[in-house]
Amino acid sequence: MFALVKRVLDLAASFSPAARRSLIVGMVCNVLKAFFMAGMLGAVFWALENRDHLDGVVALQCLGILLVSVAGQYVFQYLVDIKMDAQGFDIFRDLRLRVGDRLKGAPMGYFSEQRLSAITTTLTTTVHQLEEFMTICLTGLSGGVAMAVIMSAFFLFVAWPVAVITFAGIAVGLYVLNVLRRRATSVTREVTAAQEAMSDKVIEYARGMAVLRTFSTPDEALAAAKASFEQKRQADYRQEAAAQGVLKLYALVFNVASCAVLFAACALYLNGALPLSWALTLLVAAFMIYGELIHANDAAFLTKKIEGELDRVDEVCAIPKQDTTDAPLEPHGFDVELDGVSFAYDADRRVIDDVSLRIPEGTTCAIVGPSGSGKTTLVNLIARFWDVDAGAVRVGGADVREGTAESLLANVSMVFQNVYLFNDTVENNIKFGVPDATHEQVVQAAKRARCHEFISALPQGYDTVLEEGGASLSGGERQRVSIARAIMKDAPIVILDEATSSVDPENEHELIAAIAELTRGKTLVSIAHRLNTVADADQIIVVDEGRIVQRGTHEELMRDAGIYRDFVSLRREAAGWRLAR
Ligand SMILES: Nc1ncnc2c1ncn2[C@@H]1O[C@H](COP(=O)(O)OP(=O)(O)OP(=O)(O)O)[C@@H](O)[C@H]1O
Repeated sequence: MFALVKRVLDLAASFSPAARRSLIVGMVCNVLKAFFMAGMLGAVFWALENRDHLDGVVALQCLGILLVSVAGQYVFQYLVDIKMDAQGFDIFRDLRLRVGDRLKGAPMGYFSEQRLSAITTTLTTTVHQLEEFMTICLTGLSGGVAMAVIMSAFFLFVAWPVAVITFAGIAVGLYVLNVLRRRATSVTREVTAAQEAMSDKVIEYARGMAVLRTFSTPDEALAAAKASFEQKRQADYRQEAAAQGVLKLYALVFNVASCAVLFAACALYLNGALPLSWALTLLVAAFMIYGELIHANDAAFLTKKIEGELDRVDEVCAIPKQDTTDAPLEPHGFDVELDGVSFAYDADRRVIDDVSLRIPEGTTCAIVGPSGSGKTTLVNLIARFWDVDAGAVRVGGADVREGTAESLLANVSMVFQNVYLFNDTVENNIKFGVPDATHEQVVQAAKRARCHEFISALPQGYDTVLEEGGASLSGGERQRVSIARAIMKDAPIVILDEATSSVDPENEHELIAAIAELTRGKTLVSIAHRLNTVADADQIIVVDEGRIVQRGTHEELMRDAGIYRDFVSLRREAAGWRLAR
C-alpha cells in the first residue's frame, strides 16, 4: 500500500507540487476523519461509565460527543472530497494531455495500428478506471488502517492484551492483502491486454465494414471480434476467480480478530482486570475496529489492479521523442536537399538507398516510379515523419534534425492522397493550421482552392459539420478542402501526393486549378501520376527500389529508353491522355 501511495504521489508531483500537497492533505484529512469516527466510542463509554445515574446531563454530554464526532467526520470527508477526488480528476486530465503532447513529438513510425489501440485503451478505459478507483482505494485503505491503528493504540492504555490482538489482526489482514495483490498482478495484465485486443478488433471491424461485407459473410466478419469478446470475458472471470477466495479470507481474518477481542474483553472483566464500562465499550469496539478495513476489501484488490494500470500508463507514456533539441529550425531559404540518404523501416530491408537530390527554392520536382519503389517514403523523410538512417535531409541548408519537427513542419504543407477531414465545421477544417484566420480569409482560400461553390451549396455553408474523415464529401471535394487548408497555411514548401484514382473531367479541371493556386512560387515536391504535372516539372526523378535511377527534365528523359519513357507511354495508353504542351 505504501508503495502505491508513493507512486500516486510521485505521479501527482510530476504535474505540480501543489497536486502532491493536495493529495497528502486529503489523506491526512482521511486519517482525522477516522479519528472522529473512533470518537463515537467515547459516547458509549461515557454512558456506560455513568450507567448508575443516567440523567439529562449525561445524555446531553453523550449527545455532545456524538455531535462533535459526526461534525468532524462530515468536515473531514468534505475536505477529502475536494482535496483528493477533485485533484484526482485534475491529475488524470493532465495525464491525458501529457500523452497527447508526447504523441505530437513521436516519430510517425511509432503509430502502428496496435500501438493506437494500446494508446486508445489506456487513455480511455485504463485512465478512467484509475480516475474512478484510485481515490476510493487510497481513502478506503488509509481510512481503514488509520481507524484500526488509532483504536488499537488507545486499547494499549486500557487493556494491552486486547491491543495485542487487534494489532495482530491488522498484521495478518495486511499480509493476506499482500497475497491478494500478488494474485491480482498477473490477471490485471491479462485483462488489460484482452481489453486492448478487443478495442483493436472492434475498430478493425467498424473500419473494414465495406470490405468485410463484400468479401465475407456477416458471421465470418464478426468471428474475430467475437473471439476477442470471449477472451475478455475469460480474463474478467479469471480476475474475479483470483480475487474471491482470498477476499473471503481477508474478511475472515478480521472477523476472527473481532471475536478474539470479544473473548478477551469478557475474560479480562471476569478476572477483574477490566471494569464493566470498559469491557462493554470494547465489546462495541470489537465490531467497529475492522469495519472500515473490511469494507475496503474491494479497494484492497484494486490496489494491485491500479498498480498494474499505472504500469500500463507508464509504458504507453514512454513514447520516444523524436526531437533532440528544443530549438526551432533556422533555414536560410527553402531549397530542399537530400544528401546520401538511406532509410529502412525494418533493419533487414533498405527502402531508400543512398539518395541525393537538390530542389532549389521555388522550383518543382516530380517523383515517379513503380508502386512500392519508395516515393512516399522519400517525401515523408523530407517532412521528417521519420529520421534518416544515413545521410541528411536539409532545408535552406539546415539539417532538419537541428530543429524541432514542429518548426520544420511550419514551413511545409502536405496534401495527401487519403485526405483526412475532422468531424468539425468546413470552416474549422480549412483554418485548421491557422486558428486565428478570419471568415473572409477562409472564403478566400476556399475560392482559390475551387471549393467555395460547393461549400456554399451545403446546408449550413461553411458552418456545415463534416462527418469524421470527410465521409459526407466526394473524393474530389475532400481533396480540394485539403488544398484550401494548405493554401491557408501558405507554407513555402509544398509536398503533394497526387490522387492516383482518376476523377471526372469537371473535378479534375477544378483540382488542377486548385493545385496551381497552392503551388505557385513554392518549392514543390510532388509524387506525380498525371502526365501534365510530371512534364511541367523543373526536374523529374525516377525512383526504383529506393534508388534514383533517372533524373532530368521531361525532354531529357524522353530521349533515352527507360522507366520514364515506359511510364509516359503507359499513362498515355491507359488513360488516353495527351500531353497538353
Ligand atoms: N510504415 C511502413 N512500415 C514498413 N514498411 C513500409 C511502411 N511504409 C512503406 N513500407 C514499405 O516500403 C516500401 C516503399 O513504400 P512506399 O509507400 O514509399 O512506396 P511508393 O513508391 O510510395 O508506393 P505507391 O506508389 O504504391 O504508393 C514498400 O515496400 C512498402 O511495403
